[in-house]
Amino acid sequence: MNNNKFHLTGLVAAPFTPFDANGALNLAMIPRLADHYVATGVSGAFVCGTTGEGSSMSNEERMIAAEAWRKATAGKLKLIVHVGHNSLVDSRALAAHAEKIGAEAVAAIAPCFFRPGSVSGLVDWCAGIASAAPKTPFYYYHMPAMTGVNFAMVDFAPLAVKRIPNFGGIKFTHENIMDFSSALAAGEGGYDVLFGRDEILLSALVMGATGAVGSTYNYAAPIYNRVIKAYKAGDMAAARREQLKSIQFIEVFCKYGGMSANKVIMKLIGLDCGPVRQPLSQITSAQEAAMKADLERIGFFEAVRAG
Ligand SMILES: CC(=O)N[C@H](C=O)[C@@H](O)[C@H](O)[C@H](O)CO
Ligand SMILES: CC(=O)C(=O)O
Repeated sequence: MNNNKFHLTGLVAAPFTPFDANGALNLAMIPRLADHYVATGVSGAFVCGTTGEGSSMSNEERMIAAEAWRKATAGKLKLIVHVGHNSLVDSRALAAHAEKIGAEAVAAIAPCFFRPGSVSGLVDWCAGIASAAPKTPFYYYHMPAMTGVNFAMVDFAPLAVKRIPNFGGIKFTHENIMDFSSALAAGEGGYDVLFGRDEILLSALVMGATGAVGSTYNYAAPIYNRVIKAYKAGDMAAARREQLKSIQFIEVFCKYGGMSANKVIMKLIGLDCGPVRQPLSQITSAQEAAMKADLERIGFFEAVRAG
């Protein structure tokens, strides 16, 4: 295990990057989002990741956004900057910048155009990024469904501990609870394995998860904090009840357009983050109205109210 003393725990939101009607960065929204996270029991922000559409932003925009997030979260929330890129040069520049602005951690997804051909090759890629921010814990963002890079994390982790002095852990966005559990157990607490499938958070809690990163923690953290509280109290019926609410509303936004619809939920709760960027497409106003009606029917807005 590495000697990493830094740990990410609780619910870390993966913010939607706010854009204005013209698709430009809307930095004024960022402090409002950060305050909402604090008010709803979120412990950190994982910025410019999948939900943050980091791959649809320029390096310059990602650095500007990261600086705005650092200003808005300092002293309140842990900041994890996603620095993944298909270019190692660009990823290293983003990692060095994240360290310069004092991010608590950096993370990077696997390159998904030219892909690493082995676990060792993936570890070497991650080591190349992590060494650009040597004082900052590095997390590998495992999301095979989007990257097509699907090595077992139980094989990746020990190699990463050996070759990456600032290895902080893995952000595990996959339904493979077996690999999640094995990687977590193998680390014996020396590194984090953060869970990334919000709709099955309870299954990960049962296997020892202590931290999670997700898009729906942007607006539904109260639901998940009730899952965690009930689980810790041994009230599995209540924990399952709350987790089923998450499954229900995720099914709703997936029906209306997946991430594009997910981003519109922020508008429905009064924190409009604007449009998605191409190649994602905006949902129609009819889809938005139908989604709102579905969410009302399942009691979503009451369930996500803080307190
Ligand atoms: C692909 C993607 O966005 N994964 C997110 C985190 O990694 C999750 O938080 C999902 O958005 C969430 O589990 C809903 O499916
Ligand atoms: C959920 C998450 O980790 C992301 O959108 O990057």
